[in-house]
Amino acid sequence: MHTWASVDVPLVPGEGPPLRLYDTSTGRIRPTAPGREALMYVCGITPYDATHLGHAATYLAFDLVNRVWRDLGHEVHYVQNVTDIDDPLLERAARDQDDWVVLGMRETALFREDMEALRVLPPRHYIGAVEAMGEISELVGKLLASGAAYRVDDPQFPDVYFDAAVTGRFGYESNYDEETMLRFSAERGGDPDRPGKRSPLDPLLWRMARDGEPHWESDLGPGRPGWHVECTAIALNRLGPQIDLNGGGSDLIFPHHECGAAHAEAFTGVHPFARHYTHTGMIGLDGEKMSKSRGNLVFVSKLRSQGVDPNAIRAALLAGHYRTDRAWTGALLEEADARLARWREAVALPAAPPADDLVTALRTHLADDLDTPRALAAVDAWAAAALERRGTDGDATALARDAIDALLGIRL
Ligand SMILES: Nc1ncnc2c1ncn2[C@@H]1O[C@H](COS(=O)(=O)NC(=O)[C@@H](N)CS)[C@@H](O)[C@H]1O
Ligand SMILES: [Zn+2]
Repeated sequence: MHTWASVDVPLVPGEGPPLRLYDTSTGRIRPTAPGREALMYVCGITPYDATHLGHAATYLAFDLVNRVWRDLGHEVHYVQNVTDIDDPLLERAARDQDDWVVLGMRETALFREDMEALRVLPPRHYIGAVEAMGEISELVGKLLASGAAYRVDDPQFPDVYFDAAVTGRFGYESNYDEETMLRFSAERGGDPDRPGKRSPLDPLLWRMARDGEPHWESDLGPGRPGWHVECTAIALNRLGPQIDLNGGGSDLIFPHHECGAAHAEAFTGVHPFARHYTHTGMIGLDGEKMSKSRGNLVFVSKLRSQGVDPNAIRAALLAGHYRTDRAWTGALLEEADARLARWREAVALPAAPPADDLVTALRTHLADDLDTPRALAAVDAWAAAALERRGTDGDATALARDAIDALLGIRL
């Protein structure tokens, strides 16, 4: 699947401190330590109801990681999937009498457009589950052959499940207790009550074909993949057995990233699969998480069609910390518009206070677990000083503009 168009990232002189990020598995903010090439897998959308502001907030957070790593001189090998076959997509297509393939393509195209408008740097590989079907079924076959997976005792539908006990570390990524895992498994696509499984938490790897359901031929028999294994196959085959960052929203902590890590580690024997598991807080509306099931969604494309500057959407979402569950309000957008107007006025001045301290502040705050509230406040302070005509540095505005673009992705 083709990825989306990139934007140029201005080079900013100097170098900041190493990026430190919260890691769910250790519960601590720790330095990231990528090699020359940082390896990042961020889960992509299930292509319907795209792109709501919750999606946008999550992809913006990992766009900042991408930008900070580049600013530190790393290449970033960024891979993202599209879950273009899965129960929720089939259910939505059925609800709307839509063809599930057409729905997926339409929504993925809209997502790419929105990501471009928000100036999110594109993944190098943007891979749909359907186009990766061969590699997914191959991975499932190997897990089955190794004994890490098994067929459930159901003569009609001998579906393939992963044995969550095989790595001996199941739960290390989320640190959830059994009761929480069972609840989230049931709420988020799992089937803990299915009879014949070795453990209720064992996740589905391959669902044998049911009448009327799309299915693909494979050595496992006709069927389609479970949700988690698609991400494992796509990540392992492009990034290798150990990556720097596996990212997504906090609703992916369990079962999705726990199971994905277990699948990878059972297959490769390399632990941990990801050196950082990083998760974003949920964007809400009217007191509820913005979600497809609730239908309380605000769409990037709708705001764009109303003439809203995508940079203002970006600034509004970055005004809150990425790990905080927070509400979207119209006021946020108004504040962001006013903020950008001040910043634009400041960078249009013939001279301003030196921007070197601003660059240092931006790098320091972003390296501190993406502290965007402090980063944006540092720009506010520089712009305020500039607007009080307290600056005489003729190069300051260009440097400020480039740093705000390169590090925050905001174009003034
Ligand atoms: N309200 C929200 N706030 C913040 N992030 C959200 C919100 N709703 C969904 N997300 C995040 O947006 C990303 C895409 O969500 S999704 O469309 O449901 N798709 C999936 O979760 C799977 N396709 C991942 S493989 C996920 O990281 C999810 O955690
Ligand atoms: Zn995923």
